[in-house]
Amino acid sequence: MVEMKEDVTNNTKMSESKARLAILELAHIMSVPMSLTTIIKLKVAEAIWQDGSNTPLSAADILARIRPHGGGDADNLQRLLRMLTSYDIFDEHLSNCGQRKYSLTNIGKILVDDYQGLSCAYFMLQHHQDALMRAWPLIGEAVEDPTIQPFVKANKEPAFEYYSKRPDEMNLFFKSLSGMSVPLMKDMLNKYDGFLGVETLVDVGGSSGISLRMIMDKYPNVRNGINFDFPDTVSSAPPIPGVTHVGGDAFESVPSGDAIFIKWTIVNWTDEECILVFNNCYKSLPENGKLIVCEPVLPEQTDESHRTRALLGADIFIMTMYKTKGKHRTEQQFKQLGIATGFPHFRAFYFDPYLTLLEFQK
Ligand SMILES: C[S@@+](CC[C@H](N)C(=O)[O-])C[C@H]1O[C@@H](n2cnc3c(N)ncnc32)[C@H](O)[C@@H]1O
Ligand SMILES: O=C(O)c1cccnc1
Repeated sequence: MVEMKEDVTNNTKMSESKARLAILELAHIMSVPMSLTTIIKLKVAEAIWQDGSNTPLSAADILARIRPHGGGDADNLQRLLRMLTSYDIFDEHLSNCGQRKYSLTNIGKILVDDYQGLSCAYFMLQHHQDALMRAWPLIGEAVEDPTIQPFVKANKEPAFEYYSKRPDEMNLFFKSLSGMSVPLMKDMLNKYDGFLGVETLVDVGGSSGISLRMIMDKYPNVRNGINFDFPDTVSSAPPIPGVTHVGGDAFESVPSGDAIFIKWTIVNWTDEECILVFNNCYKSLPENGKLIVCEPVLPEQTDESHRTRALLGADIFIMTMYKTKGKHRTEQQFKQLGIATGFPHFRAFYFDPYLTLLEFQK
């Protein structure tokens, strides 16, 4: 009996120390995005990658590459590299004499620009711009009163208005989403053939039009692409052969096409706004026409997996930056949206851990 009591006390002590450790980790979680954005701004991944060599380098070697005229503190750079190694950005090579060298892991590699000047680094940079950082401390406002938008309170205007008045911000926003979208779209187009037989495809919230370009490259049967977005956004979109950029508001109407595509945009809309847009899509589609949606889909169960954390973390990001009642939704919630707007056929296709294809057919 006594033994058992000691056991319970030991277990409690053990779990309390683990609990404290968890809080200590969370209390300093900010060091992760702040160090990572610093590493990106310093172009450390490019310095190591060197066109594919990925040779392990010491902090001093890296500094010599990113500061060819000298300067900088190798010790402090090594502290960032070491911490980010624990988040699997770098591989650390520790020699017998205690020297540390760093190469890129698979995560580190996707921070290096590709031939189009795109990478996943821009998503990190865009998400930690000063204007967005100003909104984070105001997140509680969304709980107290959801009519108060934290980003608006911090910056006096909604995020998309803020970006569209600042060409550098708008360009970073394009690069942020394109850097994530291009590899993801490639993957999707290899696994999904739902664009076969479509001649005119409308991309609602198509932003720069890069997704349409990729769909049309893979499916030449799509001869007319309509990139539909707010007028301020399409006015800075680049020309793409076969694509017409159309400015407008999907809450009012959506251009007609054989099929409609919406990617990574519904998250920014309230349930009422989703109903408006789905109704407008229904009106613009022919009989049996398809609405092809590609959005984050939340699991029903909450767990501690990277997937669930990435999806729930981004749900809070949307609430804070774009719309307090915009949100990530479950498959069931999407299915209900389709039923409420007259789409009797629904199919979910899990091609990626983050974005899911959802087909709604008339
Ligand atoms: C997060 S971006 C997604 C861009 C692109 N679909 C992608 O996956 O990279 C959302 C886009 O939807 C546009 N958008 C949001 N609400 C809209 C509306 N009511 N009418 C037209 N475009 C809208 C925004 O301007 C923005 O370009
Ligand atoms: O992460 C973003 O910036 C994002 C994602 C979806 C929709 N709007 C913004």
